[in-house]
Amino acid sequence: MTELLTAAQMRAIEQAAIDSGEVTGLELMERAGQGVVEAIFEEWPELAGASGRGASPSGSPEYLDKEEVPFRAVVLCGPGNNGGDGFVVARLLHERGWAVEVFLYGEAEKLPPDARVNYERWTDLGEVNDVSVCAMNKGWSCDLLIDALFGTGTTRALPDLGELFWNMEDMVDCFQVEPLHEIGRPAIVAIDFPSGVCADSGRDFPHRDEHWRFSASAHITVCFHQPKLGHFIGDAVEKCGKVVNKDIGLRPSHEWRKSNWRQICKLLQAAHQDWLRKLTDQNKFGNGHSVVLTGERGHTGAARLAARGALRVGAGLVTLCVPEDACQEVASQVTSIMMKTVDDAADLSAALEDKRINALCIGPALGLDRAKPLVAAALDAGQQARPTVLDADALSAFADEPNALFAMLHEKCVLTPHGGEFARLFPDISEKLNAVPTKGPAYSKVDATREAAKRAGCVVLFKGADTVIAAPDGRCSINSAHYERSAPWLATAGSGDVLAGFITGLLARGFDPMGAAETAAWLHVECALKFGPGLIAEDIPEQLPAVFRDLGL
Ligand SMILES: NC(=O)C1=CN([C@@H]2O[C@H](COP(=O)(O)OP(=O)(O)OC[C@H]3O[C@@H](n4cnc5c(N)ncnc54)[C@H](O)[C@@H]3O)[C@@H](O)[C@H]2O)[C@@H](O)CC1
Ligand SMILES: Nc1ncnc2c1ncn2[C@@H]1O[C@H](COP(=O)(O)OP(=O)(O)O)[C@@H](O)[C@H]1O
Ligand SMILES: [K+]
Repeated sequence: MTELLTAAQMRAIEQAAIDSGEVTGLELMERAGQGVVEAIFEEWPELAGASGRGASPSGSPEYLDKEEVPFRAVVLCGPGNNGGDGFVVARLLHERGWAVEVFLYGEAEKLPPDARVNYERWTDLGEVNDVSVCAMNKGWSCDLLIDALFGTGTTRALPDLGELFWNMEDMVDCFQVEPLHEIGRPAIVAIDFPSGVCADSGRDFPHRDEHWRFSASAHITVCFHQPKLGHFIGDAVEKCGKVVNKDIGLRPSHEWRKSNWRQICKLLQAAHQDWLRKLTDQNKFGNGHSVVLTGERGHTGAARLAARGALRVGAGLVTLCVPEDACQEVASQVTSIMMKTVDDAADLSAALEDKRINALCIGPALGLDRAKPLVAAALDAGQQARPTVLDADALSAFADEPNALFAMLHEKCVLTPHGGEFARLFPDISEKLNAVPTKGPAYSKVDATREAAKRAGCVVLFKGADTVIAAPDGRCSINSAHYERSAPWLATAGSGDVLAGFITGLLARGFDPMGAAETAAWLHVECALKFGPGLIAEDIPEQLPAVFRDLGL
């Protein structure tokens, strides 16, 4: 797992390193610039030579009469340290024989000290013009365009750069042809963030000139030390292209981490494999007994998907609790999954007398009318606090009185809302999240999920391509289905039901609520990646054996 930092945490780490005398700000800036240049040549090895089109890469005779044409870069520098990184990149490319043009947004006299030093170093080598004289065409006909305008310091809208951002987006969208520079369009590289994006929320700051874009776009975004939250949530994921992290020699301070651990958000990059390995070899009950409630006749598919997910993820037994009138429908569809007739809350309470049932899933296509009493029975304080996943109708049924639901929830519950369900249960939080941000740090999906978990008193998994999972104590993870884990085909009917089933099955196996939600969300995307486009919900659980095999389980 990688820790995702906020801008303030990054600044604190940097400041701690500088204060300890380990490193100077200027050294960090130099390493950042070197990291960017390294990342560029790793991404486009064809740019690594000193010369560009018409050049002789190997000095071979057929090229000897051709004129050497240096590669051309345009570097756009901003008024802060992000601009400072840009001046370093300009100098390093110049040293490699590149023709480099530098444009500044802001005034040189106001640059912060380290950026100012690198500005001066650059002016020994070349000119700096105002960004307003950077004619758009000039920018677009070079080999490389460096966006060093704004990084983690973006706190408000950048209206006068809207046209530039518009063109950058066009350039990124319009061509993905390799090698980029041969078709007279630049490769676009953002330093730390595409300019205009809030590092903490991944959101940009819309301006009233709505026809302009609000932030830059890039083919690759090079960040430093550790990625930031904004690289994985919000609008930024569309803008970053690909995120490359470069080490700049900062060590995470142990003390700093200890005092801030609740505020650190993690990027899920693997399942909790040690726990997944712990299938007991005793008997099926050793791996837990999950129960999933179905809806009425004609509405049982969602629960069957969840049950299949729970079984495949390793619960020893899975029982579907089915209303009498739907028994035939369900019986004709399931084999290894068991059935029990449960018509109402009293039946459910009786069924739950069986203490071997150690995880429950309630909500998928349950029916809004039936949901409230059944949820109350499932969460009945007279029962043992049983790990329970509440999804879909179990959440929506409480739209008119979310507090009544929160009063019944306990710490072994997991709520799995999508955006609509989240808004029904947490309307004020959703409103904050959907409000147009005007200043940074903007309220983020991480803030919203943490606040919701605290209010609900249990784990909340807020679905989406950027699924955020938070516990009431502030622990938080992001399961990103972006960049190399992009799986848009996972947005298919019933896929959320399978996820609820995965969580339930893992809870039955003894995972704690946070671990179950994290592992299930990660496996869910892995299954989708394994299957690829064309996936339907039924396919998801069937990919688990292959995913487990790949994990060496
Ligand atoms: N923190 C660190 O550890 C390191 C930071 N580095 C670089 O420094 C960057 C952060 O530098 P800064 O904190 O100076 O921030 P930025 O360079 O991102 O920009 C901040 C400046 O822009 C101004 N600003 C913000 N929004 C504006 C707007 N809408 N219109 C006009 N001006 C606006 C701010 O007032 C401030 O002067 C990072 O993104 C990274 O590129 C690197 O040099 C390496 C180390
Ligand atoms: N663009 C996307 N990329 C990857 N996963 C996605 C994307 N959009 C939605 N998902 C995932 O698909 C699932 C959809 O769940 P949900 O909205 O509850 O649908 P349903 O009720 O049909 O099951 C969630 O796990 C969500 O995280
Ligand atoms: K930038």
